[in-house]
Amino acid sequence: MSEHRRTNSRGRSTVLKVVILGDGGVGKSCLMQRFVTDRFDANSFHTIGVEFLNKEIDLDGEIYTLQIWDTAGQERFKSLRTPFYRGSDMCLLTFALDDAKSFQNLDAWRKEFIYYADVKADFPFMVVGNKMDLPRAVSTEEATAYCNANGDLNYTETSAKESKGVEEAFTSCLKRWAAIDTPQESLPLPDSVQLSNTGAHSRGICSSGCS
Ligand SMILES: Nc1nc2c(ncn2[C@@H]2O[C@H](COP(=O)(O)OP(=O)(O)OP(=O)(O)O)[C@@H](O)[C@H]2O)c(=O)[nH]1
Repeated sequence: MSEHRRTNSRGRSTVLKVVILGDGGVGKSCLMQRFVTDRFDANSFHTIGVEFLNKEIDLDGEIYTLQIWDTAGQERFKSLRTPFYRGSDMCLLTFALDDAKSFQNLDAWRKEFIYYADVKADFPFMVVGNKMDLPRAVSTEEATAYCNANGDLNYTETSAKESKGVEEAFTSCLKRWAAIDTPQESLPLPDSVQLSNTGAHSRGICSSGCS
């Protein structure tokens, strides 16, 4: 695909792969849809496999194409989603602010991603607490403490439903990516990855672009 050869003035790619991870039902598909199409689906179903959408974004006068990969959060789809982690430029680790379990599972998601993506030490993760429009089960302080304790991860809160903080989440992650200048050491691979089982109903297929 010729698009993948597009580079900026520093010779870095301007087509960037962004993977969204997190428990089933935390709002990954809705975040992607809100960011790309500015729509919200109150009846969004569980994703099976992966789906992606492209969105162009201007950062300091440079146009980047974010290729956003929405993954299936349910444990039973692990074998379908993990092959798509490799080659990622950024990762949104997502939980729902009204769901403490989804927050507890964040670290397993981070480890799963590191294990299958084999990313560098300074890899740009963005931790996203979604559903800020609902009553909270997780405080900003708890989430920030997790981020500080795990390599100074960026943290932000969003509501895909009310269109709050969504564009900022993606833009901040892109800024962090842009700030990384040099090749870094790979992160050590975790020994194992274990997610608690999540979610119930399902929809979807591995959609366009899943080559
Ligand atoms: N109140 C509220 N509901 C949301 C928000 N974002 C998503 N939802 C709802 O949460 C449910 C799950 O959203 P999805 O985007 O399908 O969740 P997902 O993380 O993609 O789920 P999987 O595909 O199973 O991994 C849907 O009913 C959405 O309408 C939000 O910001 N606020």
